[in-house]
Amino acid sequence: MPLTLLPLPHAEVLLDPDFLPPAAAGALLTELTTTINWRQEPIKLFGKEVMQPRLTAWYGDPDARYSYSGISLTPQPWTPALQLLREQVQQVAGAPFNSVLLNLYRSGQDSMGWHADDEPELGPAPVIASLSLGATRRFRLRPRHPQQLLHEAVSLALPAGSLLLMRGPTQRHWLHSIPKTTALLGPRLNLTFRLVTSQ
Ligand SMILES: O=C(O)CCC(=O)C(=O)O
Ligand SMILES: [Fe+2]
Repeated sequence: MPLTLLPLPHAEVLLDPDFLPPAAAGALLTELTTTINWRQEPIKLFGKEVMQPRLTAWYGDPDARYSYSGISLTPQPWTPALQLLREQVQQVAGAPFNSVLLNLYRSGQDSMGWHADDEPELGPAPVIASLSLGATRRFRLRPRHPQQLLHEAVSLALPAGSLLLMRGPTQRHWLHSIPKTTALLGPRLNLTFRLVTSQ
């Protein structure tokens, strides 16, 4: 299926629910779960250091350094599987990427809080391509300035093999999150391809 534009004001969010066929998505989940160098990183939350509620990894070109929630990350070199995915995703997104942030949500108890991908090194209108594998989780979006944008939070299911694109003014006007769920789910693996420019 092609990418479909979601009807959100002041945003450009597009979704292809089956970018990868199920067999390819399944094989990739196994390969990445076992070969990626996963870490659990601390983050600063209201001045306190706590562990992130998920595992992460950062891969990319050597100069694609990135600071994320108060931690500075040096990318690990592309693996062949990540390099191939980067090329496929670039074609569909029509934009270049020099790095990928991987998130492993080990169960429904792992999550990501409300945030925008608005770090200065991503520029004012970043293109972010997000590929999901494994368990389907809900991806929520809510306006950053609700008083200026009369719109409720929206929630999308991101199934295995889906590709979500966020671009244009999306990060400026919207926040996104992956909430916890009590559903007994297996792991979900998400890759967000980004273009980081040096400061
Ligand atoms: O897991 C997801 O779908 C979202 C990941 C995300 O928002 C991020 O890595 O910044
Ligand atoms: Fe994000």
